[in-house]
Amino acid sequence: MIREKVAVLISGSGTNMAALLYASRAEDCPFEIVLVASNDPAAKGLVLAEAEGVPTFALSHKGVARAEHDKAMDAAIRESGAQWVALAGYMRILTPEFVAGWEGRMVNVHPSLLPKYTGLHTHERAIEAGDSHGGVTVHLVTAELDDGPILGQTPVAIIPGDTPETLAARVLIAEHQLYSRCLAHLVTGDKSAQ
Ligand SMILES: Nc1nc2c(c(=O)[nH]1)N[C@@H](CN(C=O)c1ccc(C(=O)N[C@@H](CCC(=O)O)C(=O)O)cc1)CN2
Ligand SMILES: NCC(=O)N[C@@H]1O[C@H](COP(=O)([O-])[O-])[C@@H](O)[C@H]1O
Repeated sequence: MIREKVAVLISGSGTNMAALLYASRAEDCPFEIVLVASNDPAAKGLVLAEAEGVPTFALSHKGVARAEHDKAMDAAIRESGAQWVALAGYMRILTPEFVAGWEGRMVNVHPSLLPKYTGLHTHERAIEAGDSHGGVTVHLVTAELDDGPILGQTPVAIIPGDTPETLAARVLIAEHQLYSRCLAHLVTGDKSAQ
């Protein structure tokens, strides 16, 4: 099987990256991870990627203009041969120019049921609002933050006594399951249900 090449962008622990990587090890998986890149050279996910034999790239965004940092990240991604980009806890808002170069080929996993709670601190806001559920959304990335076409969602019940941390831990389980399914459907052009 010819597999689609995916670059995964992270900023931290990279558990979503790990979930995509291990999903890609299945023989029927239509994608492979060809690069793990980060805006934080200290991101723990880079250590795992290297241990798993996946090429990595890291460039701190600190003291670098956003557009220049994006250009460097884009160059590394294209150098890797990646055909798709998966943001996996990548904590930088991308410039319109970067996004335009990957229109329809870049996805993100967001820890809320979009369009509710774009941006950060999603679990905190869902709990404070008294919502019955939080959840996860996988969507195409557009210039507008967390606003792209939705590829899949999983609701996660909020239980009495939940803190942002306890809810985040359950949502992360749903993220790990949903992301690889949505990415596989995307790269194969499969429009069926998630
Ligand atoms: N142009 C786009 N860029 C990004 C998108 C997107 O949809 N369009 N998704 C985000 C992912 N994300 C939420 O899912 C997100 C990441 C980061 C931020 C943010 O406010 N970042 C700040 C820095 C915050 C920090 O360092 O803690 C910033 O970039 O200045 C909001 C939402 C990825 N990019
Ligand atoms: N707005 C982006 C955002 O908040 N992303 C969230 O960061 C976490 C990264 O975890 P990971 O590094 O273990 O995959 C995940 O929960 C992901 O949804």
